[in-house]
Amino acid sequence: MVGDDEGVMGDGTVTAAHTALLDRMAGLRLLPVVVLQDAGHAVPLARALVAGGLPVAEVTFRTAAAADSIRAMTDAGITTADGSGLLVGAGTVVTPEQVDAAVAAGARFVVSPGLSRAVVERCQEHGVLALPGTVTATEVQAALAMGLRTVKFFPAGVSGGPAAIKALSAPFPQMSFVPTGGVTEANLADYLALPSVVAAGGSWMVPADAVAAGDSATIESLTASAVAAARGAGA
Ligand SMILES: O=C(O)C(=O)C[C@H](O)[C@H](O)COP(=O)(O)O
Repeated sequence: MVGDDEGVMGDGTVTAAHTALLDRMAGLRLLPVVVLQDAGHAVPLARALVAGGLPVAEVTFRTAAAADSIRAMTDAGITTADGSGLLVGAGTVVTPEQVDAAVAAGARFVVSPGLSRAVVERCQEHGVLALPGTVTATEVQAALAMGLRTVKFFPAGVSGGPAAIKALSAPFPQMSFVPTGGVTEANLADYLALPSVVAAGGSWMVPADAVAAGDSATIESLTASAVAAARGAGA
């Protein structure tokens, strides 16, 4: 679970909505990073994730289809066994204008590869959760100063992996991390074992060829396997 001070805004306001959202991410343990070339694939993909036991998606703004894909997923009214619905966010958000587009499309959180004050401030203006990428102590410290208490750790694998997160957690015990980039089913447990890790992000359960082919069976199967691995990793 995340700490009581999650969701602290730049002005010090705690948002209950962000706390609840981060708690949900912490419960799911995994954040699938999706690249959609065609918004027509968005809803079948979301249904495959849900069927595999993972009702969450980070739709990356690497493609022009991102906003339409987020809107399609949000509007589809996809239900989950526990009634909590599908959690849809935006990824690869690098400009304030993309924040606007993501929020307008219904994104509930905004992930960036790096730390940009302009992006974080636009997220805070919208009241949407920002998860910017950080990898150094300087970047983590800057994120703290922006009022953030959870960041992405990207690119995790080539930036020291779990050992680096553990080292950063010593001086920054108030910060939580979502490691992404190079996470696989084989190393997932090493990340999830760290108390400062909320969830691990990755694309391995949503391979581009399966998404492009509309191969929902493969996505559902890879997702179910990832969920089982995350469950086996414990808290
Ligand atoms: O561009 C962004 O903002 C991203 O979100 C980057 C992705 O998180 C990673 O590229 C996923 O890494 P893999 O799981 O190794 O494929």
